[in-house]
Amino acid sequence: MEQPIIEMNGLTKHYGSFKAVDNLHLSINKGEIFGLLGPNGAGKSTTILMLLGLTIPTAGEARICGINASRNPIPVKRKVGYMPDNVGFYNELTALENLIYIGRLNGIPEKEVKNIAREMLVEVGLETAINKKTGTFSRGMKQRLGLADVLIKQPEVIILDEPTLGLDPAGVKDFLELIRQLNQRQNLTVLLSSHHLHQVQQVCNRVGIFVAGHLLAEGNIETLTGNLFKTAPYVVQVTLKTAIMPDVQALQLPGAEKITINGDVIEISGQEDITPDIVRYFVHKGFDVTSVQKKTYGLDEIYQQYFENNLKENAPNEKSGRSFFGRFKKH
Ligand SMILES: Nc1ncnc2c1ncn2[C@@H]1O[C@H](COP(=O)(O)OP(=O)(O)OP(=O)(O)O)[C@@H](O)[C@H]1O
Repeated sequence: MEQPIIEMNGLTKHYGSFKAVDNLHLSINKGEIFGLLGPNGAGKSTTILMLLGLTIPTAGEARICGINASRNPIPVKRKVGYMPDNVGFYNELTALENLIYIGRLNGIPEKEVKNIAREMLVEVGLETAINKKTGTFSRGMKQRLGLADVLIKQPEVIILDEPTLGLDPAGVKDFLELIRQLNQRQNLTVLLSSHHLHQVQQVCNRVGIFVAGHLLAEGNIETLTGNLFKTAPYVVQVTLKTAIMPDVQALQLPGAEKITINGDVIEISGQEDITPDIVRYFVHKGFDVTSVQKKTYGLDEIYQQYFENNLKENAPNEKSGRSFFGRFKKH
């Protein structure tokens, strides 16, 4: 049975009259990787601070492992490992020395701390850099060490704020793979905030789309697609090699709800996957089919669609919306 480990009930934070987070209801299950997705200023960090008990909600509550975060912040901090977007280390100390220091701060007994720190460094793939000074570390290595920092206290939940910021593509791939492995090996619950749609899509089981303090939607990619593109979730594009394209009105494609022609490509949408029927139909009619492609929606399209819907309904958010897509759409 699914067991919620993070619960937000009507979570709200106002700064004066400004609503940074507005009436957030969200539940994350044990073992999930959940992506909190939204543009700058959406309220992701404020939400994380409330989850950690570091800022008091104006209304509502956040619970982690059943513990109210603002009333009992210290027990919550024992359960949660938090990695901010910019992790700092003592540059003159080695990775091992840095981690031993963090281990001591977390109350790990002196006789165990060195071994545990070593184990953690191996766990995050830094075994060859154990005795290197962190001042020489690349951004990717620092992120791994940051992860070891939060894992050393054996948390049940880890919260990562923009963990891939500043990593090159190979570094992003490796880091996300590490998160996936940790999640699988330890059944660790992961909440990660990001504005990189493509990256979130690669690693998260479920995402929450967050804009201007509101959670617009949450679910896995299939659910979000289903909600958004209700009218015609299956789209097939067929390319024909022909001098004369068929007349749309005359096409009698079984199950097709919408047909559009663009150059030599015919796009057909339906409630179910009718690809074999479509191909059979064109071949039977004597056309040369040169390609058939199923269109699948990614987080990019989903986000854009939710965002555009939100802009239509809520004109004051328009400014932040445009700037987000201006910057991140192509990533
Ligand atoms: N202490 C504060 N006082 C007043 N306003 C604040 C405070 N902290 C955050 N805000 C505002 O609340 C809104 C949400 O900020 P928040 O940092 O949570 O967003 P975010 O989604 O994490 O974005 P980013 O990725 O830029 O950090 C922003 O408009 C921000 O300016």
